[in-house]
Amino acid sequence: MIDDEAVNNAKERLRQEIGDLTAQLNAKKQRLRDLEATTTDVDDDSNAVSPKQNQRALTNDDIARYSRQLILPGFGVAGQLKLKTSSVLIVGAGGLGCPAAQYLAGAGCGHVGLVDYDRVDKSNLHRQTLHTITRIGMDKTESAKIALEELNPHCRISCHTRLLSRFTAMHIIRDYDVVLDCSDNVATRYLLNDACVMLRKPLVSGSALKLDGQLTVYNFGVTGPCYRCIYPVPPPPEAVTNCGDGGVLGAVTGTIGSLQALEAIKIIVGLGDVLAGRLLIFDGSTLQFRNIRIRSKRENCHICSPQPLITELIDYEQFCGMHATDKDNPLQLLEPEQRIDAMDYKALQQQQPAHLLIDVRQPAEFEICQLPSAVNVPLAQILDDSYLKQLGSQLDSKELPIVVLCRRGNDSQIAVQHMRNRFPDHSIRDLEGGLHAWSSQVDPSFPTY
Ligand SMILES: Nc1ncnc2c1ncn2[C@@H]1O[C@H](COP(=O)(O)OP(=O)(O)OP(=O)(O)O)[C@@H](O)[C@H]1O
Ligand SMILES: [Zn+2]
Repeated sequence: MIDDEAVNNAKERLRQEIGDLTAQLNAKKQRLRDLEATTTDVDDDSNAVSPKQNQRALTNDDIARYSRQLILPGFGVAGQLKLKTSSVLIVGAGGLGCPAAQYLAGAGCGHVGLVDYDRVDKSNLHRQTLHTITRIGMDKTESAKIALEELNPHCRISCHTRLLSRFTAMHIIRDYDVVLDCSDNVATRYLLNDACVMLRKPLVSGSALKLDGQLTVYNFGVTGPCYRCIYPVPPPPEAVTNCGDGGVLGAVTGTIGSLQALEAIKIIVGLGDVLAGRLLIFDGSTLQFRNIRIRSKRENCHICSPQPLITELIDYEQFCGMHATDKDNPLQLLEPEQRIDAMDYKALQQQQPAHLLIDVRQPAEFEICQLPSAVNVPLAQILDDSYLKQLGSQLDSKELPIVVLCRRGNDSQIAVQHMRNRFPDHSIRDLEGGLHAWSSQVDPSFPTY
């Protein structure tokens, strides 16, 4: 076990070193490209144009590379040149951000900025198509930059490897023409909306969960509503599910991310009808795309009306009652004596084999992996009391200590709190940190997801 831990630590250290070295290498490559652009009149495809002209003319390489879109009516050389001098900021280099960035860089957008604080994880690879197995542990921004530069070295990629917050947002967004919301949380959606309204940037907003997706464009044109016009108040935290908890198919995030790139290209080039004041709803299970009209600007919107109440960015995590990151936000509902840690639970298994272990995850998750003696009772069945009636009669007949577990130890605390109200004299505890803690502290061969 100690050996496994040492090997895992060494692997993690190496991944971090590789990530840091790659970031340094990319910075040097960028510096070299910048120098080459200012010191030579000849670009790397031997087309004799100066850097200034370079921005305003298509090179032979451009013509060959973009030929299939150049011949599109309404796009043409003028459209390609607009793309070449445009800049797009993509917030989130995950399931939506990867395909969006891929199509924007591929289409010849001159400058793509990537914002993400996170690192590549194995569970990202099924949908975050720019990342690879060899780049696990690397900053997502750097990993995406490597893939995008291989695809199109003429697209400048800027990495903003940090959390977009009220302190960093204005400074970063200011330099870009269009912003893509490819994030996965409500706090970031309000932050991006408010910053984009203040800076007058169109915001192409996408979301995907399970087999469903949504897309719309905020702050576009004179009548185009903003996110707050549609959602003046945030949803209650318990009504929000993320991909980590609800699951998502890569082909669904791929669909919505690609459409975000399409809307950004249309905005830049001035092509077609931009999806402002309308919401696209994608149902992957029936493959239906519905396009519904949403309200236009709200006259008394707190941010985009002529007399806004909000004139500077606020604390969005507090406003939404939710974090902007899904990392390390363990719930703290229970007192220490109402919890049992993984090592103590292992000891309890040996000392007191007669106990009840309740796993409150969804059946689909229980099927992936489970502790041998666990019974599966999903959280909903605990909270609606349907299971507790049956448990009550079981508890009347004998004194059974109960341990409740889930994946990371959040839902299990909610379940324990509810059960303790029903059975206050009984020993009911939560397995602290859930199966993740079991895997890291007791049994490294136990799978994590
Ligand atoms: N405020 C923010 N600043 C920077 N990056 C953000 C912010 N909010 C969200 N993100 C990033 O947006 C991306 C959203 O993508 P996605 O939900 O596909 O990935 P994930 O968080 O890795 O998924 P999972 O929930 O499966 O762990 C993530 O990479 C996340 O780090
Ligand atoms: Zn508004």
